[in-house]
Amino acid sequence: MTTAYSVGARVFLEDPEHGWIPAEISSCKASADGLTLVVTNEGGQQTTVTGNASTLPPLRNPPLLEAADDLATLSILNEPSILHGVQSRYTERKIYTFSGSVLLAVNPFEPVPLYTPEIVKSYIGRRRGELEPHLFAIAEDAFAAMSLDGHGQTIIVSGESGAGKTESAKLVMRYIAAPKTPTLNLDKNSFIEGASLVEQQIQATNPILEAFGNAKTTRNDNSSRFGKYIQLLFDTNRHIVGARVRTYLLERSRLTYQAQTERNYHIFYQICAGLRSETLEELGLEADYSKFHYLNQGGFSTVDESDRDKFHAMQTALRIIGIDEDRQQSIFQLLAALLHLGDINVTQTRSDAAIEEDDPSMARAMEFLGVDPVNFRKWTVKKQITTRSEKIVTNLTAPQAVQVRDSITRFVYACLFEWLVFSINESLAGRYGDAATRAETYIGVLDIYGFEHFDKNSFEQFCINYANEKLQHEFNTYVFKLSQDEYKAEKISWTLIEFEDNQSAIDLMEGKIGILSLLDEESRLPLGTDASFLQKLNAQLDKPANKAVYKMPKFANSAFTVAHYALDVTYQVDGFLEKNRDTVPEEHLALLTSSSNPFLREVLDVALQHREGGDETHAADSSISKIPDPGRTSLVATTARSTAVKKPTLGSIFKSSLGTLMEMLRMTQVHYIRCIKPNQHKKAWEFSSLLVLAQLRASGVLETIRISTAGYPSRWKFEDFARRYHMLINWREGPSLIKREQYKRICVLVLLKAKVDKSQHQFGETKLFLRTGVLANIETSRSDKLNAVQFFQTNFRRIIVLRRLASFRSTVVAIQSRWRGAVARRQFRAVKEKARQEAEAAKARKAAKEKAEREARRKAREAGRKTPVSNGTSTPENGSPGKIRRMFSFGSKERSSLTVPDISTPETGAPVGRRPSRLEAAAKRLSRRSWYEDTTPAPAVSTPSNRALSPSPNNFTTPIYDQFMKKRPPWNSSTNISR
Ligand SMILES: Nc1ncnc2c1ncn2[C@@H]1O[C@H](COP(=O)(O)OP(=O)(O)OP(=O)(O)O)[C@@H](O)[C@H]1O
Repeated sequence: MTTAYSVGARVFLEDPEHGWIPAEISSCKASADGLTLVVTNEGGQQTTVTGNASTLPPLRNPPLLEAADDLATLSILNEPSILHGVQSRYTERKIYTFSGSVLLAVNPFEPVPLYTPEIVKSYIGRRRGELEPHLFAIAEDAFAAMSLDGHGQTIIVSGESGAGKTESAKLVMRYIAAPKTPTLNLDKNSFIEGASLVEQQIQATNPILEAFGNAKTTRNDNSSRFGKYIQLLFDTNRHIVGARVRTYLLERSRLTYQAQTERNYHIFYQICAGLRSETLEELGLEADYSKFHYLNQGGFSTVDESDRDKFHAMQTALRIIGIDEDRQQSIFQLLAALLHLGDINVTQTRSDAAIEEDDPSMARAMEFLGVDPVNFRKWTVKKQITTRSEKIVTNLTAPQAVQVRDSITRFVYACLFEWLVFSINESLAGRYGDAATRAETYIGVLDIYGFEHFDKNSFEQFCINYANEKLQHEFNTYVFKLSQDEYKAEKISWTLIEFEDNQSAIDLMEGKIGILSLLDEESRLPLGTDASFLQKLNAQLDKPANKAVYKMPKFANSAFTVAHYALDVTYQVDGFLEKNRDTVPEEHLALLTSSSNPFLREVLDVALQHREGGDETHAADSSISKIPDPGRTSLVATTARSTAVKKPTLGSIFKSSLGTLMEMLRMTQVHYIRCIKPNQHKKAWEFSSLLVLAQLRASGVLETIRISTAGYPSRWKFEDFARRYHMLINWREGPSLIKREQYKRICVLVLLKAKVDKSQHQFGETKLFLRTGVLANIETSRSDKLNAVQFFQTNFRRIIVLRRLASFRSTVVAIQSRWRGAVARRQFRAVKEKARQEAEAAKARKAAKEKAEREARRKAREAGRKTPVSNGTSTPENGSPGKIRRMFSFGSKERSSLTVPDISTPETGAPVGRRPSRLEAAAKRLSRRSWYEDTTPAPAVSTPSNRALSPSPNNFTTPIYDQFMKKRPPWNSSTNISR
């Protein structure tokens, strides 16, 4: 690949602030160490680098390919190219990009007009690649694949918190569940108009699960604190018959503790904002929730108006799934009880914890929970240890008593959440999941938390990252398999591509002697502590075999590090054991399960039944259902039903539900949506390269590229390749081969012309496979040729146009001069004719006068010579015939001094009521006329009254001819035309 490094080649330089910045090679010299390049970045800064293909700056794709809507079509597949491709598209407001089979979705952080009914319709029945990358394209793909052979489909939506998973998952579900009718309404908070009850119920799950399972965090104002898999069930006609929801690992610590600027679950704030004041009073609540310890730790005190609206939307959703007003009231009562629990005042008396007998919060909480306050108080400040021979009761310290109090809150809420999910499922799929027995096939949407890495990482992060390791493993296998399957189908010879998978990290976490099993072991020991757990980890796992994945941090003695596929994460062990046990003391559990509140009993019953495999009681149903269940295990870890059986811990429950999920994923065809958060400030259209790069790494997108580049990343259908690159071969041969559809022949000729080595390509049955970088060279040749052709075409066209212009201009000039000549001649003829007529008239008048004189003389003679005889010469006023002759004689020097006779009255100079002469009319016409290039207003019309035609000897030329000369175009000039 070093050959690709030449002057003018585009590369990327690593940059601490932006990740990668574009640059160009300005000089390139071969040296003993490889190549020495001088690289100039866009700011004009120069850097010198020496090395070989693996150490030189990564190459950049030709401009044409850079913002490709499928990154897999990039010829040069490297980290900066992928990043640059995503960034270029995002800058153009294109938030979706394909990366092979995966859709990358970059969060716009503001509403975008991409989900209108028209756009929904445009994706229906269309294959991927026909339209712009979109969530709907993935949803349509899944629907089409399911419709084709009934195979189950799963769409996995992943990404870090705030990347847009939940929004994307909702849109995908709306697309799949939406009736494909013109009345479709995808408005964010409304249910689909014209949708069936099942479809409405599916949509109703969102506000409920969001209220109970989402919270405001620093990273996202509406962060889902659990994973969920929603399975849409279809009958043979591909109509939705029901759905079911499975949830994973609800974050419980949030119920009793929130970090600064974070909140508890939305539902608590919603009830304070939305319940009527009488109900609030009944429940001992207030709209100002800041007095509750469980709600005020994040520093929020003002009521968020949107909570009220969301509360009403959530109530409507509860009604849609069949939870009536009474039930709702019971739910709110339970929630109020939990808030009061948090306000129970636990004090310290020397070394023991104490609670006042008449603590008002305890009284309220116990009233709503239906639990005896005396026993509750006793078992909150005391602990009972059962040995083989006796039961020992000891006092707890205040912090320990607070722990007990908080564990009850977490436990009851987790059970309530479980009960809600159960109720949703009953509504979506029937009493015992009947819909699953009627369904033929399904599409599942998995909205699961992305990889997490904070300054302080705890048990929750460990579980989340464990889930991501498992999903990444599936993803690698999927991408790898996809590549290999294509090679097989195309019958090309290939060697197994080696790639390092993350199995060793998974083994470290879930293996027999892995972190989770060691944690369980320690959690079950009555005297087990976080410190002893860490000791065990180090003793068992800090071995050469685990060197690559397990590390003991140098400067922390209460932490361990796991090298995840995305990056190394250090976990603080504090609280691991307690969170994993997630227990309530058995005495408390007994109190709760024997509560006088029937609703609480029902909630616990449902949650604990699930934990014990309650669903399996409907084994008959599951055996006749064709639909695999993505997870049946409860979220709730604690039970008092059987102390003989090992208590399941949260870690073990999570591990088993993930196992079920993975099994199900392997049975389905998967589709991936990777959501990307472009910046930390939730700002619209801001792109932080380093943040995105980290996510591309963590989501495995870059890893898939590594797998792809190990083989033949560019795959082109013969026809597509031939049509694009035939211009590189002989200009006559190319089009004729295209006409004869000899596409493969063109591919061969193009590769020969581009001197592509045999090891760099392979011909499959229908596709041409190219190794990384080959296509970039071919594409560069294509754009060079296109540039040359364009240069030639531009100049050739210019010459043709200039020639046409010259010929057009001379034609116009000729026409103009002829026309002007004709006009002038016509005017002159008119003037000449007029002068002749005037002369003749004068002659006639003179003759008549002479005749009259002669007659007079004759009469005088006859009358005896009474009248004096004339001398026979004419007066100067009358004008002699000689002068008239001279005036009209055009050969003489007075040729142009033709006088137009004065036709005005002698006194006023005004015309005597007569029609204007032809000469005047011609002058008038002339003066009105404007030549095509003359835009000045026409001069005032010359009339006898203003004496435009003055009686001067030269007035034939003065008014008319001057006007004419002024108005004529510059005959020899071509300024107008050449413009
Ligand atoms: N397609 C989109 N159009 C407009 N805004 C969006 C879109 N997707 C996400 N957002 C915005 O980003 C916010 C966060 O999205 P979302 O809640 O889906 O993130 P998430 O990945 O599910 O986060 P978490 O893991 O914390 O639940 C949304 O509240 C919304 O404001």
